[in-house]
Amino acid sequence: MKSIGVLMTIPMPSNLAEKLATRFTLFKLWNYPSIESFSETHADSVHTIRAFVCDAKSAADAKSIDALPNLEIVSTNSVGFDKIDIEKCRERGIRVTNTPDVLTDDVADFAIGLALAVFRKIPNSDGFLKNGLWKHSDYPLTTKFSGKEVGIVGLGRIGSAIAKRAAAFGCPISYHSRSQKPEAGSYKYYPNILDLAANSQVLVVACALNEQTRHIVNRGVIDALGPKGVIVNIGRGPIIDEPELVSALVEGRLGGAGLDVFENEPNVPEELFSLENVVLTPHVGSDTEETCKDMADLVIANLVAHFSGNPLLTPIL
Ligand SMILES: O=CC(=O)O
Repeated sequence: MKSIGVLMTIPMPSNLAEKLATRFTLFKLWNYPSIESFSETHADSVHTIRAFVCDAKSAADAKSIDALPNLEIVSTNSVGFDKIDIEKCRERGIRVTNTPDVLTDDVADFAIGLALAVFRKIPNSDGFLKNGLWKHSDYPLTTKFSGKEVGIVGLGRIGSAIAKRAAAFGCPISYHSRSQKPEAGSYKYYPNILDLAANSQVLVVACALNEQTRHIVNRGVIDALGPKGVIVNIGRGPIIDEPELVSALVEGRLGGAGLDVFENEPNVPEELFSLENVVLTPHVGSDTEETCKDMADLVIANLVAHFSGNPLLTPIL
């Protein structure tokens, strides 16, 4: 398959670039300031590029897709595909794949970890000990997580895995999604996210980002959750109206937050840095050695399937 060109946006974990380069002719977009300058430099070979590999942090936008006249497949090294111009791919008959399932456990584990970290103030008490403060006083009491009412926004693969874990902590589970899920058993369905928030003590954002979910967690939802409520976001930053989230946390209208994703990554509102009821992580929900290897293998398996004329393993389009 060495005659097939693959353009990759940025370096990715588990040596994905090196692995791709053993099978395909790899082009590295990160060595160029823009897709235009890449196309200019590779005017002679751009027509050989038939696959594009992006991820949760780098886009397959209309400009990049249009720069590649013989593009056949976009494969994202992520489960979310909000950075891919799906309409453009549909118009051009370009296939699209992502990496579902292999990361579900890690992201669900991480959501519970963030909830525990916020309620039990684990990072803050770690800092307390390491800064020598234990010698002078005991750490203040924190808040119990087990048994809290957990509301999940988006009961897909990851949302369901979070629900299963939270249920094991004795948490009653409710959810909001586009439609009620017959497989959700005893979980309570709220067709309206405001009602979900008003009846939850922890709101976990686990849905995909799209035009329907952008800023679905707005001021009304945050206020319905209230000063004792906690938001955990392992989905995408723009699902929450971030300035509203920040002011609610700063003003004490929201009890706390565990956030792995942000509206304008890697920029994070600095007002949050000094709040001990807020735990911030740099979009690492699926970043374990094991899962990143499985994701990289799935990206390659989809490309190999496509170029061998076999069915895609995890197609979106
Ligand atoms: O954010 C990570 C992913 O979409 O896989």
